[in-house]
Amino acid sequence: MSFARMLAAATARHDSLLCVGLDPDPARLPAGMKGDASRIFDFCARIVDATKDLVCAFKPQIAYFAAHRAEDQLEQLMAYIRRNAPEVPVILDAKRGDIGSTAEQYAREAFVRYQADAVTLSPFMGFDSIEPYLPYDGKGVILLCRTSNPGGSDLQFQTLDNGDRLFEHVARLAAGAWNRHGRLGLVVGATFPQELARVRELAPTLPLLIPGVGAQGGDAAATVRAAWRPEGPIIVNSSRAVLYAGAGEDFAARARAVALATRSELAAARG
Ligand SMILES: O=c1ccn([C@@H]2O[C@H](COP(=O)(O)O)[C@@H](O)[C@H]2O)c(=O)[nH]1
Repeated sequence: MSFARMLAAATARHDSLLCVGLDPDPARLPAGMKGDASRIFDFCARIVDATKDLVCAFKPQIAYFAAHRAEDQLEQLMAYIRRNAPEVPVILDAKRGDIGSTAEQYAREAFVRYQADAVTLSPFMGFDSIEPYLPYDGKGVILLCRTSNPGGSDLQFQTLDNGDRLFEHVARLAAGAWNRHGRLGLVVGATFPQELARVRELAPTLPLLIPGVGAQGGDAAATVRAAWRPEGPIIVNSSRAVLYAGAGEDFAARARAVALATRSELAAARG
């Protein structure tokens, strides 16, 4: 099934706009696992089990695996999610961006090695750096547009000759000329609700992946009001606030409680 269909189905079935981000930092693992990078899979599998009926997507961030030589555990985790939560799409947060020949290898990494349903990319190198991902039928390709970090403004807020900010230009391209295969989405931070609303205006039907609620302080309700439309899906990510809600043996139950509360907050704002 395509990423778009999986997302719509999981959103409806779990009545959820929440994506749980899988950012396993060995130093922050709970008692009994803390500091042990060989337990990354075990930790993430417990989080998946505790939240899989509450989410519209999972989003593993590849750096947390690669930095600890744990790519094999990421492969194991992807297979685990496919087996135990087959209805939930997985977005590999990789933020890749490179010339075409290298992008071909990154695309293979995301869609063949890890079998992700969607991947995040930086659009900075232009359309030929995006193109190699598009032949993978049904896969989602989500471009950084207005990122959640303060420094995102350094470039994304620059004004172009036509009066558009750079992030607006990216949104227009993703909603138009670049979206030949109909599989593009955009990353827009919950920390910038005004820009979120602007991106939704420019890209009314594109899926928006929205990080920044939870640990980064973005307002969940304002996010939904700015970006959710019946025809415009949103995927609101929270990673650390869910993963590290508890540091003891009950960490999975605590993660579930935060995921439940966040899902409810998002649902209430959608109405
Ligand atoms: O603009 C962006 C793009 C990606 N991210 C990623 O999302 C999560 C956020 O984690 P929290 O713990 O919920 O803050 C993380 O994987 C980032 O790499 C982002 O934050 N902002």
